[in-house]
Amino acid sequence: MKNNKIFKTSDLQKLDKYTIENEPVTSLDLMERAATVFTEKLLIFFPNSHIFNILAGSGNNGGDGYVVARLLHQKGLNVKAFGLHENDCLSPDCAVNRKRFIDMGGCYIEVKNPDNLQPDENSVLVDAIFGAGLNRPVTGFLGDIIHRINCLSHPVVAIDMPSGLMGEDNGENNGAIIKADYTFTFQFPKLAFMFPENVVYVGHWEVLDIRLHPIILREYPAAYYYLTEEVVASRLLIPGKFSHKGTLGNTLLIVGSYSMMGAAMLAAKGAIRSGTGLLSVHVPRKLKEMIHLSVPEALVEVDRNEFCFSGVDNLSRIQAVGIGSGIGTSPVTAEGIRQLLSVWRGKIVLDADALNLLAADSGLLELLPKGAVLTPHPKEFERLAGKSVNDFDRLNKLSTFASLHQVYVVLKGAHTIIATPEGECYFNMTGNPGMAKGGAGDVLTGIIAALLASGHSSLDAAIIGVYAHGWAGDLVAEEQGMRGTRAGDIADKLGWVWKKMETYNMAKQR
Ligand SMILES: NC(=O)C1=CN([C@@H]2O[C@H](COP(=O)(O)OP(=O)(O)OC[C@H]3O[C@@H](n4cnc5c(N)ncnc54)[C@H](OP(=O)(O)O)[C@@H]3O)[C@@H](O)[C@H]2O)[C@@H](O)CC1
Ligand SMILES: [K+]
Repeated sequence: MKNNKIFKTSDLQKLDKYTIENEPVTSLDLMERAATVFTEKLLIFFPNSHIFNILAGSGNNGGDGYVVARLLHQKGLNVKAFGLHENDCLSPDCAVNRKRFIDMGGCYIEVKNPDNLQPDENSVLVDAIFGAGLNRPVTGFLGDIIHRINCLSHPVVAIDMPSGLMGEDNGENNGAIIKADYTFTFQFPKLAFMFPENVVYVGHWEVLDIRLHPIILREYPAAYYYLTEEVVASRLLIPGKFSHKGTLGNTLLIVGSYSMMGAAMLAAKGAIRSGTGLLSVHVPRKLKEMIHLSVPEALVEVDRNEFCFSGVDNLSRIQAVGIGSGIGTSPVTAEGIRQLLSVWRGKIVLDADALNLLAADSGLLELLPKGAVLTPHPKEFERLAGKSVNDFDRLNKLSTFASLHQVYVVLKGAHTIIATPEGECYFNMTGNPGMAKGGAGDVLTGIIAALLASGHSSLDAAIIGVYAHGWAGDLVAEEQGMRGTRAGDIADKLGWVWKKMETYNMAKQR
């Protein structure tokens, strides 16, 4: 299976060393390999007609920069390398590659004063000042250089990382950071790329496979993962030939209240498209007809209360519960949740108002069954776990919360995060801003509930559900644009996503 770990940048040296010793390969050849895949990618984004200016630092990131300069020069392109060296203390591989570039007649300009950095007009700037070796904020001469680059209107492409950005925690990073338009990063995305506050530095990013040794990639531990189709699809259970509606699970959705019936319908639509054998939708009495009409495949179960959820009587044939979309936060509903959580020890996903009720009464939190799935957006998570000072802090809070309460927390966002009770975090890679609209989260709740009911573990249901939901949203945006994307369209596109995953899985099994 393709490796999908997000290692720490400080782990890189060990991965590097193992590869060098066991492939074996020299560090110079590994640098050549990395810079070659970078150059290929660069030329896809900026084909031959461009002028390239390379901004090279003194470490191995700078070394990569000199190799890129040489490769571009060998292709006959217009390239210039700016040496940004405070002293002449270069890493050995950087020094070798600077010499190789100069010896082959490459245009090299040593910059000792930030004002002397004059990139060519219309050039693409390649940022090779710092990469994974950054260990403190960038100030002084190189800080001034970075500020200067950020004021230019040239496109900037970063090698491995935008210079100045720490791989993980930037909470105390008050130094200068390159604002790249593109970052092509080696082997795995860096944790910092996942945080909204860093998008201004990272720009559009892609991972380049530089073939670090597969054994070390497999065996070296990581707490963070990113989701790829391969990893997600292989977790999806495929119904067997003799499956029937009794074996594919009965999902109970407890959703909607008098003023929020749309949420109930959207959750039901998400569930009915996600493989549950049976779907029961529990709604206030007044709203029965709406579900019958909008999701005719669902069984409708009515609450004693006409307007909101007040409790359930019979859970005997249910495999998973989804609760929260549009239920409101009235005291009657809070009591209904208390009653539910007092008796239900099975699979459950809680969203929206169910989370707000948990946040308002920590006693309810204690009643959660082990392995429950919670799907807050950042504001709901803040109500549950308190304010965070930055994205990295929020990630730590998320992990702590999941471990403390032994639950899976799906923190919704551009890279939705799934935190496990064991301290692992999975970052989603699908989805787009067009999905940031009311109702999209309700569809997700329905999907996860249906996956739970049809036999998936909490982790698999959360991972598959989040990925599929984002993928469906991407398909809608492709057809109708982000602006035109509606939550209901996401549910409608799910069938296509499941088909893709099923086909992938069946091909693997052959
Ligand atoms: N590993 C791999 O698989 C491969 C990695 N490759 C490439 O290597 C890159 C990592 O290279 P790297 O380790 O030499 O570090 P890099 O980022 O160039 O920094 C250089 C030095 O700067 C220093 N320094 C730190 N912060 C500073 C600051 N604020 N202001 C001033 N100085 C500061 C610090 O040294 P110090 O001063 O602490 O002694 C640090 O060592 C990686 O991103 C990728 O591009 C590929 O070539 C091949 C495969
Ligand atoms: K860089």
